Amino acid sequence: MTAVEIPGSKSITARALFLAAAAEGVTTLRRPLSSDDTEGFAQGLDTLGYRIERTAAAWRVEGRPAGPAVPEAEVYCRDGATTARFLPTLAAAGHGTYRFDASAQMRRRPVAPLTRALRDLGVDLRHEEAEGHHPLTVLADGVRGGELTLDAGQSSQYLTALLLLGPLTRDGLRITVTRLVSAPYIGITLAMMRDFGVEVKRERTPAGELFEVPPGGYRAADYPIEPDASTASYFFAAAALAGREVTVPGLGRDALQGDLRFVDVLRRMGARVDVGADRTTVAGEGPLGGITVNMRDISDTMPTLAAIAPFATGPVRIEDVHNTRVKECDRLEACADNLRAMGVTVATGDDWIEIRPGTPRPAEVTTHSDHRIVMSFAVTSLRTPGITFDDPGCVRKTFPGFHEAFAALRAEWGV
Ligand SMILES: O=C(O)C1=C[C@@H](OP(=O)(O)O)[C@@H](O)[C@H](O)C1
Ligand SMILES: C=C(OP(=O)(O)O)C(=O)O
Repeated sequence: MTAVEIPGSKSITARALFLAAAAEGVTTLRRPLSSDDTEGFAQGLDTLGYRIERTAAAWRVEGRPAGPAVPEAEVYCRDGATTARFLPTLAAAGHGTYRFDASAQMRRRPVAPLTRALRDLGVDLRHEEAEGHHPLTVLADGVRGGELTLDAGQSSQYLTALLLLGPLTRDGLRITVTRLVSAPYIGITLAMMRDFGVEVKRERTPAGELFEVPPGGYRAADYPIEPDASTASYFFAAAALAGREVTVPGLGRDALQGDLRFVDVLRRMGARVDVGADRTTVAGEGPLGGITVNMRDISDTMPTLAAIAPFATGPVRIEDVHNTRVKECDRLEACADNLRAMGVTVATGDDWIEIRPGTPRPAEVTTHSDHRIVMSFAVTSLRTPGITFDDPGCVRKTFPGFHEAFAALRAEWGV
């Protein structure tokens, strides 16, 4: 049995930073993720005048319920969509002029449903180049709150940003959501808001799902951060593929992250899975079977499954993952193109991919600077030695130490 220590969750660290910055009092985040995305988020808060003390074990954040401490700032959100979508929303509740820019890929990723919603709430928000994209400037003067209708069919992050904003508005928010993708991320948001003192009411209505967020602000917390379940997927997949066993401590039955459900996919394909109170174990027990699976809720793990799919005894078909086309790259095509370069037969449609059984041959993976493409095809390389990457370092987005951790696993297994 191999125990793997997985770094903290990106999604939980980003939300915790928002909540801590907005709360009354001082928050301590324990075992936060230190990576390009979360450091970019923390640095964005620094630029907005929030005080954060960082050590390896904990980040201490002084909350500012009134909003950013500086009247003007320019924030570079790097490649992180949580930073690029959550921080302008936090800034809108303050008073000042705040400009947000991001990497070339993040500039291409859409934010229109969120920025439209903020404008509907009366926020003066200006897109500098393309409408609905970064760079953008918020001329913030507080948010009164009220009623909104939101389409979160392309990204749940729009809804998370607005939910997080709700308690910072004068009257609270009533958000009716007509479509939602990546739904478990909303569960993370609501659970964490509760931990910082805010209860959101959620109910089905004929018009969609209604979220009622009360005004009144957040309370600081002492907040432990779970290991990242999406990152854990590479190690679980490795065990399933290599016929070994991996245990990840800190991710168990009460985990907040939907991506832990990736182990259910491996179980359906024939791996042995044990989700305990505070740990999860996956063991490979012979060849994996083919599967048809809807990954709408857990699409960050789509590349993980695609990368082990050729080794299954039957076709692997992944459905309802259209939003993977607007991530760090078009992940459906990136997975398909790289598998084809390895000689595997793949078909894609608007929102699906189907991979036939085959024997991948080594190739250089075109990563599109997407951390998940690298970490996924590293798993393939367990059975296909010689796979290389055009940009292996892009794992820094969520797991700077990935290659060392994966090499240690290989050394222990002798593969
Ligand atoms: O809220 C979050 O922390 C995230 C939500 C998901 O995005 P979408 O809702 O855009 O699918 C996920 O892919 C991303 O890595 C993190
Ligand atoms: C899509 C991802 O990140 P984000 O949307 O937060 O940039 C990811 O980490 O796979």
